[in-house]
Amino acid sequence: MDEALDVKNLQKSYGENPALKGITFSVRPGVCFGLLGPNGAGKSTMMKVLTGIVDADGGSASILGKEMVRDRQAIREQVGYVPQSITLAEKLSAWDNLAFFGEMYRVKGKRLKQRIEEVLTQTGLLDRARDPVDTFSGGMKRRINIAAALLHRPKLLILDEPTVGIDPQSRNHIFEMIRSLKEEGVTIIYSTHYMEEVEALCDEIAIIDHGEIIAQGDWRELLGRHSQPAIYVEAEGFSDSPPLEGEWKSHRKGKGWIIETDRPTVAMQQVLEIVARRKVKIDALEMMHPSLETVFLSLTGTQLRD
Ligand SMILES: Nc1ncnc2c1ncn2[C@@H]1O[C@H](COP(=O)(O)OP(=O)(O)OP(=O)(O)O)[C@@H](O)[C@H]1O
Repeated sequence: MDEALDVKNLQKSYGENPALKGITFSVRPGVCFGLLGPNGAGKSTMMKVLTGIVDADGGSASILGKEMVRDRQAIREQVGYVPQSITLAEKLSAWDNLAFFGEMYRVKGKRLKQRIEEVLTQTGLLDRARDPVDTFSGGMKRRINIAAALLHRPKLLILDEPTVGIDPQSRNHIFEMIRSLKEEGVTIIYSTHYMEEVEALCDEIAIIDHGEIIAQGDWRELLGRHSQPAIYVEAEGFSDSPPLEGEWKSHRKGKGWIIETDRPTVAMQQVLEIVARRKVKIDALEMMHPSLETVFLSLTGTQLRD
C-alpha cells in the first residue's frame, strides 16, 4: 500500500509570520508517527492544514491516497482528528455529546448506538455515559474527545497534544488506547512536546522547530546519529556562567548547566575540582543519557522545554 500520509513542501503563514516553511515528510500505514517540537513550532498548524481547518499557502499532501484539497470529503470520512482544545457541550451527557459528533461524521441509528457503546468502552467511560460532561475531570473530557474522533472508525487518527494538563490515569488510558488502535492497523499521527511520550508510543518521528522539520526517521536511529553525550551540573555561584568554559560547550537547563562532552568522566572530574577550589555547594552532577532532548539540543542548540 502507498504511504498513509505524504506531505510535500507544505507552507502556511499567518500574516507575516511563517508557521510552516515548506514541510516534507511521509508516514507508512499502521505506524504511530510522532510530531515532536516545542510550543509554537508549527505542530497544530500542520494538523489543521491536514484536516482542512486552515488552508495551506503552498505545497500538497496525499492522505490515505487521496489529495488533501480535492478529496476533502472522502478524507473526512476516513480521518479522525482530536484537537488540542476540548470541544464538548458541558451540560450534556457523554452519550449525547457523542451522538452529536456521530451525526457530524454521518454515523446514524443502530450503528451510532453501537459505536457509542464501543468507544465509551474503549475509553473506559461507559459507566459515566449518562453523566453530564461538566462533572468530568479534564482527562475524562479529553478521553470523550478522542472517543468522538473514533466513532466513524477512522483509518488515520490525528491527535494534537492529547495529554497536556491531564491526570496520570487518563494519560495511561490514552496510551493504552493508542497502542490497541495501532494493533488494529490504524495509522496515528501524535503531536507532543514530551519526548518521553514519543519514546513510549511512536515508531518514527519528525522533529519540528520554527516551522521546519529538522530531523526525521526511526527515533532510535536519530538517538544514535545525533545524540551527544553530556553531563548536568548544578552548583552554587554558577548562575551567570558555566563551570567549564573554553573548549566546553554548555547550555543552561533549569538551575544548572548541560555540558556536552565526549569525555564525561573527565568533565565531571574538572567540575569537582573547580567546585572544591571555590568551596561552594554542589547540588547535582550527573551523566545525561542520550535522549530525544539531547538530540534536539544538538540539532538546535536550544532545549525542547525548560
Ligand atoms: N491563528 C493564528 N494566528 C496567528 N498566528 C498563529 C495562529 N495560530 C498559530 N500561530 C502562530 O504560528 C506559529 C505556530 O503555531 P502552532 O500553534 O502551529 O505551533 P505548535 O507547535 O502547535 O505549538 P503549541 O503547542 O503551542 O500549539 C506560532 O508562531 C504561532 O504563534
